[in-house]
Amino acid sequence: MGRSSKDKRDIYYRLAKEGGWRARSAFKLLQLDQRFQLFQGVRRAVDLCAAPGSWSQVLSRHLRGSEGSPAQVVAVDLQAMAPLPGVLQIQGDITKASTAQEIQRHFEGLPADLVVCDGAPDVTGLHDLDEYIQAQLLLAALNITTHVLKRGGTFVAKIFRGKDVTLLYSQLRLFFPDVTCAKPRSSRNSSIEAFVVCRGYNPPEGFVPTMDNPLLEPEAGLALSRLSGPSRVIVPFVACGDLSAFDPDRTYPLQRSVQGASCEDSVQGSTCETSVQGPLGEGMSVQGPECEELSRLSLLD
Ligand SMILES: C[S@@+](CC[C@H](N)C(=O)[O-])C[C@H]1O[C@@H](n2cnc3c(N)ncnc32)[C@H](O)[C@@H]1O
Repeated sequence: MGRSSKDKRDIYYRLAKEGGWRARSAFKLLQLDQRFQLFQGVRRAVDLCAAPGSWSQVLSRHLRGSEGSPAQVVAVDLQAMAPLPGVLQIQGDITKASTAQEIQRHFEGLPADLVVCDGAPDVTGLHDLDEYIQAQLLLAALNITTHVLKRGGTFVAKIFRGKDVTLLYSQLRLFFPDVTCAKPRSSRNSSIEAFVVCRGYNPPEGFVPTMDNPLLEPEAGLALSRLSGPSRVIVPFVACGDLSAFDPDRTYPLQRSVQGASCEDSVQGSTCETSVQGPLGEGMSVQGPECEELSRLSLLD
């Protein structure tokens, strides 16, 4: 698809050309790193939904392994992309168990320190549908992340701040005590896109990573019966917010996170501020040099 004249006027489009970046999105990751120091101490990183590869370029240029040796970077996308030095490419689907296994093989069984995902579906222009599909892609990214990320690791993903965004925050908070939503300066104001920075990976006790999505399988009951313990509650909730398997007499972490949470979204002009009240945390909006931090959700229980 050709570039519109609007793209050509865009400063980040021009800077990307000058800097040899494959896409202007490189600046989003660079600015998120400036704000959150994402790259500190990272030796193994995964770039989900990586094509054409500007985030992988950023990772391969900026990460340093131990004693100056290059860090290991794995890039995954449905589409093939031109090779990049120091980046292993997997042409595959992030929803497939085989993709998680391939990443693990490349890291020789060691977990990643950082997983990033700039995934986006082909937008239809129907806002509700686009938001829904984007949310499903984010949850697929979270799901594969539970297979490859180390405890304490960081997950960064694109999010559309639609009307159901607070459900996504609750789903993410099951796995990360620290979830912050930020909009880098290079992300267009006219877009509802932002990024969640999720730190301190800490899955619920007893959670077993699985690629099963019982709610999307035709024989859903059968698939659900394969799961046990906390996974029987958490997987359906993460898959699509379903609480039907939720037993109010049990006290899984899910129960603590979801009950009593009251969230408000207000869209003002082209920017959105999310404020979260109640047990999930307090709303906060900070203007940083490179990133506007929209909300921070910290674990209070
Ligand atoms: C906005 S582009 C990513 C841009 C990239 N971060 C960069 O800086 O060059 C979104 C990508 O998500 C990929 N994608 C969407 N669904 C996917 C899936 N299920 N598995 C793997 N990749 C997927 C698309 O193929 C597309 O290349």
